[in-house]
This record gives sequence, C-alpha cells and structure tokens, in this order.
Amino acid sequence: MAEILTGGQMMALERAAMARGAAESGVLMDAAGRAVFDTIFETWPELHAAPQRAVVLCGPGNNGGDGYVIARLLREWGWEVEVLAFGAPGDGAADAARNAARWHDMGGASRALDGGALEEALPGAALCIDALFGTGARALSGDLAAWVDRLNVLAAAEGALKIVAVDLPSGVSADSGKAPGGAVAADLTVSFHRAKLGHYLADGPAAAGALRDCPIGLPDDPCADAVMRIAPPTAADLLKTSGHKYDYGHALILAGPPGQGGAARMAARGALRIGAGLVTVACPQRAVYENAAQLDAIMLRGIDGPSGFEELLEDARLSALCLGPGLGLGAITAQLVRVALEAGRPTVLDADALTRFSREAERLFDMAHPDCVLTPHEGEFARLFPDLAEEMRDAATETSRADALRKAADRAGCTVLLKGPATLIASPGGDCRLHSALYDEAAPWLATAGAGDVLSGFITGLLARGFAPLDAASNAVWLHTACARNFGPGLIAEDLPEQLPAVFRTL
Ligand SMILES: NC(=O)C1=CN([C@@H]2O[C@H](COP(=O)(O)OP(=O)(O)OC[C@H]3O[C@@H](n4cnc5c(N)ncnc54)[C@H](O)[C@@H]3O)[C@@H](O)[C@H]2O)[C@@H](O)CC1
Ligand SMILES: [K+]
Repeated sequence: MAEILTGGQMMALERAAMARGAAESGVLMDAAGRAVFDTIFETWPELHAAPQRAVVLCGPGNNGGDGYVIARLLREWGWEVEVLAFGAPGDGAADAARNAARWHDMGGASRALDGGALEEALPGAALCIDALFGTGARALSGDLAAWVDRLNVLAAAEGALKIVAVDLPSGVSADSGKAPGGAVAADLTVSFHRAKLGHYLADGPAAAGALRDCPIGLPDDPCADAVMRIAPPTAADLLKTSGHKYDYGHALILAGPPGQGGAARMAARGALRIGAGLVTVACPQRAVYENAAQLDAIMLRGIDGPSGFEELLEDARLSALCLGPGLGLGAITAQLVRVALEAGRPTVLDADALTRFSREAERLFDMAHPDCVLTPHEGEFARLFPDLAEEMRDAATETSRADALRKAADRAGCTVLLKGPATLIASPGGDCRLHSALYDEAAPWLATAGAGDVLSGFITGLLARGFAPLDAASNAVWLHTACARNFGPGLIAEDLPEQLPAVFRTL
C-alpha cells in the first residue's frame, strides 16, 4: 500500500532525509523540474518533436523554483518560454532564488504576473506551466483569484493549450483538496514522491486533470500516520483452496418486509461470490415466499422479529452479519440492530440500519463494537455525524474527509467506510485508507442503484471468512470497483458479484 501524504508530512519527510544527508534540496528541485519536463513529453509526444511556445507561472516559494527549472529545460529544448512571476522567491526559498537567478542569467524572459500579462502571453501558447503554489498553498483571494479565473477562461478558449500543474493545481489545499478561492484547472498534474490527499479529495480531482506521481530521489521512508492507498488484494489472500464450507464462514444477511428484499438478496449474492462458505438470508415470515422464489445457493430462514433473530444467533457458526439493505425504517430495525450488536459478531451496518439511528447516533455508537463496519454514503454520514460532515464540507475549515472520518471512527468505536469516488475507510486509533475510483481508475457507471448493497455483501462475506474489519472493507471496496471496471458502462448492481470470478483470475 502506498502512502498518500499531507503537505506537512511531505515536508517532514524531505527535511528528515536532508538532515541525514540522504537528499539535497537543490538536487530534489532539479529532479522535480526534470520529472515535469519528461512527463509532459510522455503525455504529449507530439510536443517533444516540435518545440513551440510556453508560459510558466512562477510563485514565490519552492513550487515557483520548480517552475524556473522547467522554464530552463524547455528553453534548452528549443522552446520559446516566458515566465510570469507572482513575486520573487523569498526567505526560505533559497533553491528557488538560485533557479530564478539562473533563468535570468541565461537571458530568460520574465515579467510580473497580472491579468494583462496573461491576456498577452497565453494566446497561441502550447503549454502553460502552473508553478504558483504547491504544498504551501493557501486559498486564492483578491487579484490572484481573478487572474486564475481568467487563466482558466483563456485556456478553455485556446483549444490546444495544455495546462500542467506542478505538484498541485494552485489554489487546491494539499491536505483537504478544498479550493474555496478557485484553482487552476489543469490538464495534467505531476506530483512528487507521493500523491497528496488533495489530489483525491474535494475540489482536487476536478482541478488536477490527469495525475502522474513521479519519484524525485527521496528515500522510501515510512510515514507513520499517513493515509494508505488501498492496493489490489493478492490471490493468496483471497482465493479458496480446499476445505469444508464452514471453514469459509457463514454470512447472515437480514432482509426486510415483502417487496423490499432485492437489496438484501444482492448483498447475499455478493457475500457468496466473494467466498463466504454459506450465506443465509433471514427475513420476516411473510417475506419468505418472495425470497424463496429468488434464491437458490443462498439459504433462507423466516424469523419472528427480534426474538426470532436472537434464536437464530444461537448458531455460533454464523460468523458475520449484515443489516441495513432494504431492512426498512420501522422501530423493528433498531431492535434488530441491538440484537445483532449484542451478539458481538462481525457486523456490517448500512443503509436503513444507519438511517434509523439518525436522531440517536450516540445510542448506536454505545452499542457498536470494534468488529463492526459502518458503510454510510455522504447523506447517511451527515445524519450520523452532522458536525463532522459540516466541518468536512465547510470551505473555511482545513478539515479533510480523512480527518473527519478518523474522528468518526473514534466516536463510533468501529470501522467506518465513507463511500465516494475516493472511498475512505478509518478504524479507531487513526488507521485510515483511501481507495481511488478517480483518474485512470474511474468507474462512473458504478453510481447505480444497489451498488452499495453489493458492497455491504462483499464486506460481510470477507468478515465471515475471518478478515479483520479494516482489511475486509479495504479488499471489498477494491474488488467492487474492479468488478465495475471489468464490466464497463451499462452495469447494473446485479452484474457486480458476477464479475468477481473474472476479477479473481486477474489477481
Ligand atoms: N526541497 C523542497 O522543499 C522541495 C520542494 N519542492 C516544491 O516545493 C513546493 C513546496 O514549496 P513551499 O513550501 O515553498 O511552498 P509553495 O511554493 O507551495 O508556496 C509557498 C509560497 O507561496 C505563498 N502563497 C501560498 N499561497 C498563496 C496565496 N493563495 N496567495 C499568495 N501567496 C501564497 C506563500 O506565502 C509562500 O511564499 C512543493 O509543492 C514542490 O513543488 C520540490 O522542488 C521538491 C523539493
Ligand atoms: K502548482
């Protein structure tokens, strides 16, 4: 799993490496500039063969320093380059000052950035390099916000002009991805060493365009409290070899009243396909006929309310529970959740099981235990954690989705998975992981009715097989997107479990 860093974590890594002589800041800056230069030509090979005109926007910090390196490399490659500078490199940006001086010494063209300079310089240019701000960015305001806005308008009018952001699109917070004052709308963002949270959260993905992450010679030092990017599970981890069906656990999915069983059945199908040895759907007696008509490999039990559920749970082989999909919002749902949580078994709570506790979230959190996984979408999250959702959304706070989710997991006392194009999963104590369905891994067709129910089933199936909550949720979310991408557009939720065998074969 790769780390995704905040600006502060990135700076701390650089400082630690430099302090012990494992990196040198001027060398890093040269490598950063070179990485952008190379990535531009890898992305658009036609620009490599035919040097044209480039405009480089340089800020006053080290991001601007990278810009001066890129300006020099482009000019040496035969490009006509003009720098538009927002201030001169100041204190704490010695390498940037050195590279700015080198640019001026080689006779490089430069003038102050303002609206008029943009209007003159951009028309007819093939490239605009955004090296205004990187990990040190604050929200844009005043003239600068207006100029960046103008830049985006001019770039949209100049069809062929490509905007390349250095490290981050200027205006986007490296930590939260928020850009309350607007941001450069890039075609390509080249990030250094590790991707930053801002590339995946809030306004970041839309501003970044495509994302490439390049090494710049920093050692692979671990960063203890970083958000981890979820990697593909290994076949050894996931695949059945041999054994008795009870060795692979028994997942129990609760279904709701007649006419609402589809969601639970899809979750059950997901649990079965992901490898739970046995899967049972338990439903009210009056919904048995409906479910029986639709289930084959999945077993079915009619139960009489919470007491019937309690009786069923006397079977200790039921190794994971799933409550929520299609369960209904009546009082009985709260009672069923209480019975499930008192049983102390690994449990997924989703959909109606979460919404039912909207006005009494504390009661849910009191009952929840560390083997639970809550899987809210944005709206369900906001109903359970209204204050955290507000902080997360509020452009004036630097609270990121990851910060908010870590607090949510601590408050709930269990693993919480917040769905989205970047799905985040946090467990109490600070572990936080991110799964990206953005950029090259996008699967917009996954936003289809019932997809969340299947995800709950995937997690339940893995919990039943003995995966720890954070790992069950991580593997499930990765496989869920992989199934969607494997199927492609036209996907409906029922297709997702049926893609698992093909996805397993690729691992
Ligand atoms: N050794 C290093 O530190 C390296 C740094 N690198 C680059 O340096 C960047 C980080 O450099 P810095 O820490 O100097 O930070 P930045 O260059 O991102 O920005 C800091 C400067 O911009 C100003 N600023 C930020 N937002 C502003 C706003 N909205 N309006 C007006 N002024 C604003 C700040 O006052 C400060 O002067 C990275 O993103 C990366 O591009 C790379 O060269 C690799 C090596
Ligand atoms: K930038």
